Amino acid sequence: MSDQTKPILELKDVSKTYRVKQGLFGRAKPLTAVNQVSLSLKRGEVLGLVGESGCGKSTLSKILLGLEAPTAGQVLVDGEDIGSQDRLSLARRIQPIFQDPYSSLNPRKRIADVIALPLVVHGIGDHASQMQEVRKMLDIVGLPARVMESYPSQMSGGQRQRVAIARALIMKPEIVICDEPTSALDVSVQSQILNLLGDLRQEFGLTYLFISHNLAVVEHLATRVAVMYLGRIVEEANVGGLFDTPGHPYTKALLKSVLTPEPGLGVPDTQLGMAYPNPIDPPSGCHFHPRCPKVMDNCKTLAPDQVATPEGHVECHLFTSKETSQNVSNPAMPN
Ligand SMILES: Nc1ncnc2c1ncn2[C@@H]1O[C@H](COP(=O)(O)OP(=O)(O)OP(=O)(O)O)[C@@H](O)[C@H]1O
Repeated sequence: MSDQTKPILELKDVSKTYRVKQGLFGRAKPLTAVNQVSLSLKRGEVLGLVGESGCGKSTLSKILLGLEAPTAGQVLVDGEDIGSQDRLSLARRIQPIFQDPYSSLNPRKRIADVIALPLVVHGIGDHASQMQEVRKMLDIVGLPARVMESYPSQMSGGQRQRVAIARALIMKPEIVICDEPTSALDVSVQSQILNLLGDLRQEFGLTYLFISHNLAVVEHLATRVAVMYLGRIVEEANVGGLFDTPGHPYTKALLKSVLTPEPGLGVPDTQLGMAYPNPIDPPSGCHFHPRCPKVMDNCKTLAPDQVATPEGHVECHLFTSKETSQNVSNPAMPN
C-alpha cells in the first residue's frame, strides 16, 4: 500500500517560458507563463488554484497532464518524475476535466465511444468489457445507460460535464485536474456538478487540483488554496485561513470580487483599476505593485521573498518590511 502521508503530487520550482514574436519583424521575446512554482498535494486533498485570466493556470495544468514539458523544474507523481513515465502510466494516474464539455467531447462520436476513448487509446480491454465499464461509469455519474447511443449535441451542459467526468474516471486515476469544470454551466447546474465531484472524491479517494478564477466555487470544494499572479504562487493557505485572514493584497482583491453579482460568470472584477499586466513585459520588483493598494517603495524594485504564515506562505513585502514590523506578531494579518 502506498504511503498516505507522502505527497501524491509535487511540483518543484516548475517554470514554463515560451518564445513569443511580437509583430511581423519583431524578435522573439521570452514569456514566462509559469514561474518557479512549487506545490505539494497529499492524497485526498483538493488544492484550489485561483487567479485571473492569463496568470498561467492552464499552462500549469498542461504541464501536469504531460501536454507541455516544463522549461525548468520537476513534477513528481507518487515520487516519480512524470517526464520518465510513459503515456499509459501517466494517464492511469492523472486525468483532466475541462471547462467546456462541448468542445472537449467529439460531436461525431456516440456518448459510449466518447467515454470509452481513454480505454481504446490505451488498448485496455475488448469492446464488450469497455462498454461494460462505460455503463458502470454512467451509473456513477448519475446518467442512464440509454444515453450511450446519444450524441453530445443531444445533451444539456450539465449532462455533458457528467460525460466528461465519466471519461476522466474510466481510467481510475488517482489525481484529477479540474480546469474550470463549472464555468460554462448555469449557476443551478454548477452546484450539482460540484456536489458530484465532492461525492466522487470521497468514494474513490481522489485528489483534485481544482483550477478556477472563481473563489466562491473553490471555497465549496478545496481543502487548500494557491493564489497565482503572473505565473507565481503569491499566497497558499488552508481554505478557512485564506478566506478568514487573507494575507496578500491580491488575495483580498480576489475575495472582494467574489462578492460582486453573478459570481459564477466571467472573470473576477477585482476593482484593481489597471489591466492585468502582459507577462512578456512583467512589472519590475513585485509583479503586483502597479495594481497594489498597499504599494511601498521597495515593492517597485525588489521581488518579495516567500514568507511562512500560520496557514501556509505568502510573497509580499508587507510581511517582510520594517514598515509593518508592528504586525510581525501576527504575520498573517498586515492591514
Ligand atoms: N503556447 C503558448 N505560446 C505563447 N504564449 C502562451 C502559450 N500558452 C499560453 N501562453 C501565454 O501564457 C500566459 C498564461 O496563459 P494561460 O492560458 O496558462 O493562463 P490562464 O490563467 O489559464 O488563463 P485563462 O483562464 O484565460 O485560460 C498568457 O499570457 C498566455 O498568452
